[in-house]
Amino acid sequence: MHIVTVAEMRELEAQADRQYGLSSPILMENAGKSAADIFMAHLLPHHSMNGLEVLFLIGPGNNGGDGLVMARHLQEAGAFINLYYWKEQRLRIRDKDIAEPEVAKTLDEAIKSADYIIDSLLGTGRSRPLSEDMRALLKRVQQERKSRAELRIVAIDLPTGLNADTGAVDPGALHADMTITLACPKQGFFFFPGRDYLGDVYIGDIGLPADLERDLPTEMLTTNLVHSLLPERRLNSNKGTFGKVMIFGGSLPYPGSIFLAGSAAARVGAGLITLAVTEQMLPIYASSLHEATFAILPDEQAGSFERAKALIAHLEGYRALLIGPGLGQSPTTREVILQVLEHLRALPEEKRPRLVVDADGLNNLSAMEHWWTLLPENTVITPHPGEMGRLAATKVSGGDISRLDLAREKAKEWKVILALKGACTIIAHPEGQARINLLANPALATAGTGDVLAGMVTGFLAQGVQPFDAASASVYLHVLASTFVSQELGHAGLLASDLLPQIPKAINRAAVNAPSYPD
Ligand SMILES: NC(=O)C1=CN([C@@H]2O[C@H](COP(=O)(O)OP(=O)(O)OC[C@H]3O[C@@H](n4cnc5c(N)ncnc54)[C@H](O)[C@@H]3O)[C@@H](O)[C@H]2O)[C@@H](O)CC1
Ligand SMILES: Nc1ncnc2c1ncn2[C@@H]1O[C@H](COP(=O)(O)OP(=O)(O)O)[C@@H](O)[C@H]1O
Ligand SMILES: [K+]
Repeated sequence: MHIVTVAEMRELEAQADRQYGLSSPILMENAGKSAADIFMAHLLPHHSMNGLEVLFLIGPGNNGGDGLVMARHLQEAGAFINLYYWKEQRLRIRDKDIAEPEVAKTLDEAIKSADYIIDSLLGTGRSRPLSEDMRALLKRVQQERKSRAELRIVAIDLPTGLNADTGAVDPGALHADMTITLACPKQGFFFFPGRDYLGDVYIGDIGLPADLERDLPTEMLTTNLVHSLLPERRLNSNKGTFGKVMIFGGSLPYPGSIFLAGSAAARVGAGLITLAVTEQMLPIYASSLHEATFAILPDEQAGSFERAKALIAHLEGYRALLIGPGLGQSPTTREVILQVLEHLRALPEEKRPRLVVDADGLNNLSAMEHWWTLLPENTVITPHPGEMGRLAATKVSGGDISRLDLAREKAKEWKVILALKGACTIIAHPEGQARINLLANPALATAGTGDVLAGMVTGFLAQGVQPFDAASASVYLHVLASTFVSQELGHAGLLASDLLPQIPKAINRAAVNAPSYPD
């Protein structure tokens, strides 16, 4: 499922007309019909179409046109339809025009009695700030929604007032409970504050041929996409089939990270997990992570050469290496990383374990001159905004649109697969493609969840998944696993280790090729 900017959407529509004769009125019919179908399929359980009261706010452009088509279908299915034409200030209540002096009062009554209010005021054609009277109308709707919990607001294509390219919002923008977007999700959905205005997102099929979308550079992560990326699990497999993972990390102040990363690598199905830790750390892990094996490294005092040599000696036969969780940032550790990277770069491609660098691995790198030239090809890095800021020597936003350009630019410049983490994580490929996760869950904003993600990526790499795909699948499944935890615990109080048993369930959900979420 591709993500579009407004210009890309216009170009798709123009091509659909030129190449397939799908003119704007045809697309609008399809849009309104599919919005009606999605709406009916997702009515609240206690609502039936018969007698359902739906107020449509109709705008002056094609978004309003979509609303009118949808209204016709809902009326045919038994709903009572009220239409407010914003520009003309004309109100029709159940097929009767309301006389001009009565409009304001009757509109207010229609807002009060509506079960659903459909926002088809403005879509991708919004070109200026909302006028004061439109803001006043939307404010009245919002106020009604606050006072009457059973009222639902459904946005067609996008909530009016949201910038479809950037996710910026007009002060009058409406918070929807549900957004039925047409053809493709819009780029602005993935950035804040816009993301918060969407409610549940559904994608209406308007009949655009799939090949028109093929060259678009940005995709949304969906269950279907992730399904196509998962490694095969053949019946006659053994643990060698699914690859060995080595993790270099763990230090006295941060013992837990490597445990979380190692467990997560195993939970995505890697065949064997080895933790490269010092003898001093061994008792901590040996008693808590029974499934792992250990590569025992000499203590810090042994010096970087001896430590690097020991790690390198263990690497043979490993398909994936994660550097970073809880590693610390001592000068000898930095030296060890340098030597290991040098070793990896010198290996032929087929013998080289795929590399993931996270957390202190990234912090150590960012202290080195032109660090990106030290990485072997196809390295995955997974910075949070703070780490990204140190790597790029710039301030990095937690959620606004500037993240997308930055991720794209830096993946290209650094020649890495870059997962820029946060709500709506972006995965950028050095050749310009990007994938973005619409799923967000504040329960994940807690220490250790990043270690779990890095372990998942490494576990998929060990199974032969390509780096861009391994990062994409992990990002999606990580949030999906968190939603399973949140079904029980809500959106606070998750421990990173709670994610671990949910990871196979998330994979299982994707493996049976469930409909895309959002579908
Ligand atoms: N063109 C097509 O082929 C299709 C268009 N679709 C729908 O059409 C929408 C885009 O249609 P339009 O380009 O007509 O755009 P809109 O319907 O978003 O609005 C454009 C109209 O609103 C006015 N306007 C812009 N900013 C305003 C503001 N702040 N306050 C008040 N009026 C304002 C413009 O002058 C113009 O008349 C999409 O969001 C989607 O809903 C879909 O029906 C699918 C097919
Ligand atoms: N609101 C959110 N929605 C979705 N994912 C989130 C949210 N907040 C944090 N995350 C995810 O949680 C993880 C946190 O990682 P990180 O900041 O590296 O933590 P740590 O280093 O403590 O493990 C990342 O994968 C990030 O994308
Ligand atoms: K709208």
